[in-house]
Amino acid sequence: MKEIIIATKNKGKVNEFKEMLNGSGYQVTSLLDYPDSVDVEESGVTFVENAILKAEAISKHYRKITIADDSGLSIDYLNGAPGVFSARYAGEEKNDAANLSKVLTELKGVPEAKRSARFHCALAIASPEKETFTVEGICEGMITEKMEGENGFGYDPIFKPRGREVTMAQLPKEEKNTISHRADALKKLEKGIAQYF
Ligand SMILES: O=c1[nH]c(=O)c2ncn([C@@H]3O[C@H](COP(=O)(O)OP(=O)(O)OP(=O)(O)O)[C@@H](O)[C@H]3O)c2[nH]1
Ligand SMILES: [Mg+2]
Repeated sequence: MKEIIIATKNKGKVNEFKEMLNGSGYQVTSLLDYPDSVDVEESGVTFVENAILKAEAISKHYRKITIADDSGLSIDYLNGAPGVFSARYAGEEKNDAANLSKVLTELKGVPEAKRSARFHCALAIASPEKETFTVEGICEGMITEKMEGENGFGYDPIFKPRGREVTMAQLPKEEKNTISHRADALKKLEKGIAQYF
């Protein structure tokens, strides 16, 4: 089977890519299968720049077709923060619980009408032979006042997608994988994957 490396060690992302690409005919691996892989510095100022950095570094290193995901949450009341710093918002150790507590504290007392936010996902596909291609996906919603739900990862327990009455973490995974920023981006990328092989 044709292998695609997803250039991430984030288990939440890996699970979602495996589910969304299930039946696509590609063998989906990740950096969890390549534990001694290089750590790529996310020095870009946009999601797209960071996705390109990660995809190109890993595809060059393993000489394999690679997709990287750079994603995060942008909150209007916080002028777009945490944005590209979403994973490390509360510190270098990338602690999901600490990150979302920080957001809840910063939005304490802020009325519902001012709690709008969106998830972004940039995907870059890279190969040693071809030019890198990128797409972006978005999921609009708002920040809740407390954590609810056990599914998903990251900020999902405090993010209510537009048109839903529950948080992303309360939705079944199949539903998240239909409406998420990652699903939106992958739909735009999917048809283009074949030409990399
Ligand atoms: O609730 C969430 N649902 C999602 O669907 C989602 N997607 C991204 N995020 C958040 O944004 C950071 C990305 O940062 P990020 O793209 O640098 O990833 P990462 O550092 O975890 O792994 P890597 O892919 O870089 O190896 C992650 O840590 C999460 O906090 C999400 N939160
Ligand atoms: Mg990262």
